Amino acid sequence: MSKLVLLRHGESMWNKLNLFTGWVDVPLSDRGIEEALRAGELLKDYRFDVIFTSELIRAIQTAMLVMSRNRSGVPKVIHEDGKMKEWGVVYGEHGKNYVPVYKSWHLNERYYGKLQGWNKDHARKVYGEEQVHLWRRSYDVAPPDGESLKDTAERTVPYFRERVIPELEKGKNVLVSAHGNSLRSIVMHIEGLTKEEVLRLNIPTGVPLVYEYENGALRRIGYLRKNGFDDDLHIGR
Ligand SMILES: O=C(O)[C@H](O)COP(=O)(O)O
Repeated sequence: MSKLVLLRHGESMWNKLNLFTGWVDVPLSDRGIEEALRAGELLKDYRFDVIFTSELIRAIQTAMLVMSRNRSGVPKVIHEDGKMKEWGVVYGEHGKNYVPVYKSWHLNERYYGKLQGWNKDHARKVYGEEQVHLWRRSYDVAPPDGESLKDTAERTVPYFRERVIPELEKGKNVLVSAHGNSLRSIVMHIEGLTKEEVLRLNIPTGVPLVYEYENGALRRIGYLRKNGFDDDLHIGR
């Protein structure tokens, strides 16, 4: 049995300003740093064997801050796209206490297109509450020049299947540090959520969502809080 922890990055500077972010590479806010450190405290006794993040700094920062509280080892970023060879770096240099960190754009937040940089309340005024809700939470309605959740899933789910599941199959414990919507697309896949259910799924910043992997199946344990697990998958009632 191995563990999968999905973690949405801590609050970013644009989350704090209520701006659509998508692929804009903004870092964590002070509160987001605190959230990541708090997640690290909750996860400090978890042994992680491998970490996956997006290419965006808010997710990478979150993973590093979590591991600053963790005893399983030191995170070591590994480039998979051939850069290592270009830099003359030989694979397999990990010291015994290194935990490999793989960054991939496949785990990037949903691309919000023209909405990136817009204030969410302003967008509601211009386009209406219902339209903005559909852009943010529906499965197949894309924002202007952006990705729908379905589009996002078409890059996140194959990556999850091809890179994350094999690690779990080897009995490795995995941390995935990513984003609200890239993780919603993965949770929808894992949980078999319907288009109606995913409309009501919201993943909080900085709260570890824990699964156990056994006999080829993932079982949700729940959100790891200070006083234990809360198995409310944030599907709004
Ligand atoms: O990209 C963003 O704006 C946020 O990370 C998440 O967007 P959301 O609040 O619409 O899910």
